[in-house]
Amino acid sequence: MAEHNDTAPGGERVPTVIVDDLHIVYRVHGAGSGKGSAVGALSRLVTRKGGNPNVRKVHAVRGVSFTAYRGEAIGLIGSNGSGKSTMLRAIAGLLPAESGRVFTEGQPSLLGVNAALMNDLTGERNVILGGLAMGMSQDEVRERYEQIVEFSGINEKGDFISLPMRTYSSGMAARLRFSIAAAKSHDVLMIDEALATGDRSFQKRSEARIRELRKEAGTVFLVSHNNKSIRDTCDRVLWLEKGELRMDGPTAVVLKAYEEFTAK
Ligand SMILES: Nc1ncnc2c1ncn2[C@@H]1O[C@H](COP(=O)(O)OP(=O)(O)OP(=O)(O)O)[C@@H](O)[C@H]1O
Repeated sequence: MAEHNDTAPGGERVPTVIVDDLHIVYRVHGAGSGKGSAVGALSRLVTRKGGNPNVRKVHAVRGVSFTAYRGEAIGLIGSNGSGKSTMLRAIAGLLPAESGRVFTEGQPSLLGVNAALMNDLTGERNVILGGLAMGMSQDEVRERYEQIVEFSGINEKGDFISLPMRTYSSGMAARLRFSIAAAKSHDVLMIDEALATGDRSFQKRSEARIRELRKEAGTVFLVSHNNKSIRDTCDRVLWLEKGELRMDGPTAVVLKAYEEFTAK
Protein backbone atom coordinates (compact mmCIF):
# COMPACT_ATOMS: atom_id res chain seq x y z
CA MET A 1 0.00 0.00 0.00
CA ALA A 2 2.95 2.31 0.66
CA GLU A 3 3.52 2.65 -3.08
CA HIS A 4 0.12 4.41 -3.29
CA ASN A 5 1.42 7.01 -0.88
CA ASP A 6 -1.79 6.65 1.09
CA THR A 7 -0.34 6.80 4.57
CA ALA A 8 0.82 9.71 6.67
CA PRO A 9 4.34 9.64 8.14
CA GLY A 10 2.93 8.20 11.38
CA GLY A 11 1.48 5.29 9.42
CA GLU A 12 -2.21 6.30 9.59
CA ARG A 13 -4.30 6.41 6.44
CA VAL A 14 -5.02 9.91 5.13
CA PRO A 15 -8.73 10.76 4.77
CA THR A 16 -9.61 12.70 1.59
CA VAL A 17 -13.43 12.79 1.79
CA ILE A 18 -15.58 12.57 4.90
CA VAL A 19 -19.34 12.40 4.40
CA ASP A 20 -21.25 12.73 7.66
CA ASP A 21 -24.98 11.95 7.84
CA LEU A 22 -25.58 13.67 4.51
CA HIS A 23 -29.09 14.48 3.29
CA ILE A 24 -29.74 16.03 -0.13
CA VAL A 25 -33.17 17.28 -1.11
CA TYR A 26 -34.05 18.60 -4.57
CA ARG A 27 -36.83 21.13 -4.88
CA VAL A 28 -38.67 20.90 -8.17
CA HIS A 29 -40.35 24.21 -8.95
CA GLY A 30 -43.52 24.36 -11.01
CA ALA A 31 -44.01 20.61 -10.70
CA GLY A 32 -47.49 21.06 -9.23
CA SER A 33 -48.67 18.47 -6.78
CA GLY A 34 -50.41 15.93 -8.87
CA LYS A 35 -53.36 17.92 -10.25
CA GLY A 36 -56.35 15.73 -10.81
CA SER A 37 -55.44 13.09 -8.28
CA ALA A 38 -56.95 12.79 -4.78
CA VAL A 39 -53.44 12.79 -3.24
CA GLY A 40 -52.60 15.97 -5.19
CA ALA A 41 -55.78 17.71 -4.01
CA LEU A 42 -55.10 16.74 -0.42
CA SER A 43 -51.49 17.88 -0.54
CA ARG A 44 -52.62 21.23 -2.02
CA LEU A 45 -54.99 21.66 0.95
CA VAL A 46 -52.29 20.70 3.43
CA THR A 47 -49.59 22.95 1.94
CA ARG A 48 -51.81 25.96 1.28
CA LYS A 49 -51.06 27.54 4.64
CA GLY A 50 -47.29 27.18 4.78
CA GLY A 51 -45.24 25.79 1.90
CA ASN A 52 -45.53 26.42 -1.80
CA PRO A 53 -47.81 23.83 -3.46
CA ASN A 54 -45.87 24.22 -6.71
CA VAL A 55 -42.63 23.00 -5.19
CA ARG A 56 -42.16 19.28 -4.88
CA LYS A 57 -39.32 17.83 -2.81
CA VAL A 58 -37.21 14.84 -3.80
CA HIS A 59 -35.17 13.42 -0.93
CA ALA A 60 -32.35 11.91 -3.01
CA VAL A 61 -29.67 11.12 -0.38
CA ARG A 62 -30.75 9.97 3.09
CA GLY A 63 -28.27 10.00 5.95
CA VAL A 64 -25.17 8.68 4.14
CA SER A 65 -21.87 8.54 6.09
CA PHE A 66 -18.44 7.21 5.03
CA THR A 67 -14.76 8.18 4.93
CA ALA A 68 -12.61 7.80 1.81
CA TYR A 69 -8.82 7.56 2.05
CA ARG A 70 -5.95 8.54 -0.20
CA GLY A 71 -5.04 5.81 -2.66
CA GLU A 72 -8.52 4.25 -2.72
CA ALA A 73 -10.61 3.67 -5.83
CA ILE A 74 -14.23 3.48 -4.74
CA GLY A 75 -17.09 2.26 -6.89
CA LEU A 76 -20.62 3.58 -6.42
CA ILE A 77 -23.36 1.17 -7.40
CA GLY A 78 -27.14 0.97 -7.04
CA SER A 79 -30.35 0.92 -9.05
CA ASN A 80 -31.44 3.82 -11.27
CA GLY A 81 -32.33 6.85 -9.19
CA SER A 82 -30.64 5.54 -6.03
CA GLY A 83 -28.68 8.79 -5.52
CA LYS A 84 -25.19 7.98 -6.90
CA SER A 85 -24.79 11.03 -9.18
CA THR A 86 -26.42 13.25 -6.57
CA MET A 87 -23.86 12.19 -3.99
CA LEU A 88 -20.94 12.84 -6.33
CA ARG A 89 -22.31 16.27 -7.17
CA ALA A 90 -22.62 17.03 -3.45
CA ILE A 91 -19.01 15.93 -2.82
CA ALA A 92 -17.92 18.19 -5.71
CA GLY A 93 -19.66 21.08 -3.95
CA LEU A 94 -22.26 21.49 -6.71
CA LEU A 95 -25.27 20.75 -4.48
CA PRO A 96 -25.98 22.10 -1.00
CA ALA A 97 -26.62 19.66 1.84
CA GLU A 98 -30.06 19.76 3.44
CA SER A 99 -28.32 18.53 6.59
CA GLY A 100 -25.08 16.73 7.42
CA ARG A 101 -21.65 17.63 6.14
CA VAL A 102 -19.04 16.88 3.48
CA PHE A 103 -15.36 17.52 4.17
CA THR A 104 -12.84 17.20 1.35
CA GLU A 105 -9.10 17.51 1.03
CA GLY A 106 -8.25 19.71 -1.94
CA GLN A 107 -10.62 20.44 -4.80
CA PRO A 108 -12.63 17.43 -5.95
CA SER A 109 -13.11 17.21 -9.73
CA LEU A 110 -16.27 15.72 -11.12
CA LEU A 111 -15.92 14.19 -14.54
CA GLY A 112 -19.41 13.46 -15.74
CA VAL A 113 -20.94 12.49 -19.01
CA ASN A 114 -22.62 15.89 -18.64
CA ALA A 115 -19.45 17.84 -17.82
CA ALA A 116 -19.74 21.28 -19.33
CA LEU A 117 -17.85 21.50 -22.59
CA MET A 118 -18.99 23.94 -25.25
CA ASN A 119 -20.85 22.24 -28.08
CA ASP A 120 -20.27 24.95 -30.65
CA LEU A 121 -16.52 25.03 -30.13
CA THR A 122 -14.14 22.57 -31.75
CA GLY A 123 -12.69 19.66 -29.80
CA GLU A 124 -9.36 21.48 -29.97
CA ARG A 125 -10.74 24.62 -28.27
CA ASN A 126 -12.50 22.47 -25.67
CA VAL A 127 -9.26 20.69 -24.78
CA ILE A 128 -7.66 24.09 -24.14
CA LEU A 129 -10.64 25.52 -22.22
CA GLY A 130 -11.15 22.31 -20.23
CA GLY A 131 -7.47 22.20 -19.27
CA LEU A 132 -7.52 25.84 -18.14
CA ALA A 133 -10.78 25.26 -16.24
CA MET A 134 -9.11 22.42 -14.34
CA GLY A 135 -6.37 24.76 -13.23
CA MET A 136 -3.59 23.94 -15.72
CA SER A 137 -1.41 26.80 -16.93
CA GLN A 138 -1.35 27.67 -20.65
CA ASP A 139 2.06 26.04 -20.94
CA GLU A 140 0.83 22.85 -19.25
CA VAL A 141 -2.15 22.71 -21.61
CA ARG A 142 0.12 23.21 -24.62
CA GLU A 143 2.49 20.53 -23.35
CA ARG A 144 -0.25 17.96 -22.79
CA TYR A 145 -2.47 18.82 -25.79
CA GLU A 146 -1.14 16.05 -28.10
CA GLN A 147 -1.28 13.49 -25.31
CA ILE A 148 -4.93 14.37 -24.51
CA VAL A 149 -6.02 14.10 -28.14
CA GLU A 150 -4.13 10.87 -28.63
CA PHE A 151 -5.58 9.34 -25.46
CA SER A 152 -9.12 10.26 -26.55
CA GLY A 153 -8.65 8.50 -29.89
CA ILE A 154 -10.85 11.23 -31.46
CA ASN A 155 -8.55 11.54 -34.46
CA GLU A 156 -8.24 7.81 -35.12
CA LYS A 157 -10.72 7.96 -38.02
CA GLY A 158 -9.85 11.41 -39.41
CA ASP A 159 -9.35 14.97 -38.29
CA PHE A 160 -12.32 15.25 -35.92
CA ILE A 161 -10.60 17.36 -33.28
CA SER A 162 -10.97 20.44 -35.52
CA LEU A 163 -14.77 19.92 -35.82
CA PRO A 164 -17.33 21.35 -33.34
CA MET A 165 -18.22 19.08 -30.41
CA ARG A 166 -21.86 18.99 -31.55
CA THR A 167 -20.77 16.81 -34.48
CA TYR A 168 -19.39 14.13 -32.11
CA SER A 169 -21.22 10.98 -31.12
CA SER A 170 -22.03 10.78 -27.40
CA GLY A 171 -19.24 8.21 -27.00
CA MET A 172 -16.68 10.51 -28.68
CA ALA A 173 -17.69 13.44 -26.48
CA ALA A 174 -17.48 11.32 -23.32
CA ARG A 175 -14.02 10.09 -24.35
CA LEU A 176 -12.79 13.63 -24.86
CA ARG A 177 -14.14 14.69 -21.45
CA PHE A 178 -12.43 11.78 -19.75
CA SER A 179 -9.16 12.47 -21.57
CA ILE A 180 -9.11 16.14 -20.54
CA ALA A 181 -9.82 15.36 -16.89
CA ALA A 182 -7.42 12.42 -16.76
CA ALA A 183 -4.52 14.53 -18.08
CA LYS A 184 -4.07 16.05 -14.65
CA SER A 185 -3.54 14.46 -11.24
CA HIS A 186 -6.45 15.11 -8.91
CA ASP A 187 -6.77 15.09 -5.15
CA VAL A 188 -10.21 13.55 -5.59
CA LEU A 189 -11.38 12.50 -9.05
CA MET A 190 -15.01 11.47 -9.55
CA ILE A 191 -16.04 9.74 -12.72
CA ASP A 192 -19.71 9.35 -13.58
CA GLU A 193 -20.33 6.55 -16.08
CA ALA A 194 -17.60 7.86 -18.39
CA LEU A 195 -16.13 4.45 -19.05
CA ALA A 196 -19.39 2.86 -20.11
CA THR A 197 -19.58 4.97 -23.26
CA GLY A 198 -16.17 4.21 -24.76
CA ASP A 199 -15.32 1.16 -26.84
CA ARG A 200 -13.35 -1.73 -25.34
CA SER A 201 -9.88 -0.39 -26.19
CA PHE A 202 -10.75 3.05 -24.76
CA GLN A 203 -12.12 1.40 -21.61
CA LYS A 204 -8.84 -0.46 -21.18
CA ARG A 205 -6.84 2.76 -21.55
CA SER A 206 -9.13 4.51 -19.06
CA GLU A 207 -8.82 1.74 -16.50
CA ALA A 208 -5.03 1.86 -16.77
CA ARG A 209 -5.11 5.63 -16.35
CA ILE A 210 -7.35 5.37 -13.27
CA ARG A 211 -4.81 3.00 -11.74
CA GLU A 212 -2.06 5.58 -12.46
CA LEU A 213 -4.12 8.39 -10.93
CA ARG A 214 -4.47 6.31 -7.79
CA LYS A 215 -0.69 5.93 -7.59
CA GLU A 216 -0.40 9.69 -7.91
CA ALA A 217 -2.01 9.76 -4.47
CA GLY A 218 -5.58 10.77 -5.33
CA THR A 219 -8.85 9.12 -4.45
CA VAL A 220 -11.01 7.99 -7.34
CA PHE A 221 -14.79 7.53 -7.25
CA LEU A 222 -16.42 5.69 -10.14
CA VAL A 223 -20.19 5.55 -10.71
CA SER A 224 -21.07 2.76 -13.07
CA HIS A 225 -23.74 0.21 -13.93
CA ASN A 226 -21.01 -1.92 -15.46
CA ASN A 227 -20.02 -4.36 -12.71
CA LYS A 228 -16.98 -5.45 -14.69
CA SER A 229 -15.59 -1.90 -14.83
CA ILE A 230 -16.11 -1.65 -11.07
CA ARG A 231 -14.46 -5.02 -10.47
CA ASP A 232 -11.45 -4.15 -12.68
CA THR A 233 -10.91 -0.68 -11.20
CA CYS A 234 -12.11 -0.46 -7.59
CA ASP A 235 -11.05 -2.07 -4.35
CA ARG A 236 -13.97 -0.75 -2.31
CA VAL A 237 -17.64 -0.32 -3.21
CA LEU A 238 -20.48 1.76 -1.76
CA TRP A 239 -23.94 0.45 -2.62
CA LEU A 240 -26.74 3.03 -2.50
CA GLU A 241 -30.41 2.09 -2.66
CA LYS A 242 -33.24 4.67 -2.43
CA GLY A 243 -30.75 7.25 -1.20
CA GLU A 244 -29.47 5.11 1.67
CA LEU A 245 -26.07 3.46 2.01
CA ARG A 246 -26.95 -0.20 1.95
CA MET A 247 -23.41 -1.63 2.03
CA ASP A 248 -19.79 -0.41 2.16
CA GLY A 249 -16.99 -2.94 1.82
CA PRO A 250 -14.50 -4.79 -0.40
CA THR A 251 -15.52 -4.92 -4.09
CA ALA A 252 -16.00 -8.70 -4.27
CA VAL A 253 -18.25 -8.84 -1.20
CA VAL A 254 -20.48 -5.89 -2.11
CA LEU A 255 -20.80 -6.85 -5.80
CA LYS A 256 -21.81 -10.38 -4.84
CA ALA A 257 -24.61 -9.07 -2.60
CA TYR A 258 -25.66 -6.54 -5.26
CA GLU A 259 -25.75 -9.17 -8.00
CA GLU A 260 -27.93 -11.39 -5.81
CA PHE A 261 -30.22 -8.39 -5.19
CA THR A 262 -30.52 -7.47 -8.89
CA ALA A 263 -31.06 -11.10 -9.94
CA LYS A 264 -34.26 -11.26 -7.86
N1 LIG B 1 -32.11 17.98 -10.82
C1 LIG B 1 -32.97 17.19 -10.15
N2 LIG B 1 -34.13 17.70 -9.71
C2 LIG B 1 -35.00 16.92 -9.01
N3 LIG B 1 -34.80 15.62 -8.75
C3 LIG B 1 -33.65 15.06 -9.17
C4 LIG B 1 -32.68 15.82 -9.90
N4 LIG B 1 -31.64 14.99 -10.20
C5 LIG B 1 -31.95 13.80 -9.67
N5 LIG B 1 -33.16 13.83 -9.06
C6 LIG B 1 -33.82 12.72 -8.35
O1 LIG B 1 -32.96 12.30 -7.30
C7 LIG B 1 -32.98 10.88 -7.18
C8 LIG B 1 -31.55 10.35 -7.32
O2 LIG B 1 -31.11 10.62 -8.66
P1 LIG B 1 -29.60 10.32 -9.12
O3 LIG B 1 -29.44 10.87 -10.50
O4 LIG B 1 -28.67 10.80 -8.07
O5 LIG B 1 -29.58 8.74 -9.14
P2 LIG B 1 -28.50 7.74 -9.76
O6 LIG B 1 -28.33 6.66 -8.74
O7 LIG B 1 -27.30 8.47 -10.21
O8 LIG B 1 -29.34 7.17 -10.99
P3 LIG B 1 -28.89 6.51 -12.39
O9 LIG B 1 -28.23 5.20 -12.06
O10 LIG B 1 -30.18 6.31 -13.08
O11 LIG B 1 -27.99 7.49 -13.08
C9 LIG B 1 -33.95 10.38 -8.23
O12 LIG B 1 -35.19 10.17 -7.60
C10 LIG B 1 -34.06 11.52 -9.22
O13 LIG B 1 -35.34 11.56 -9.79
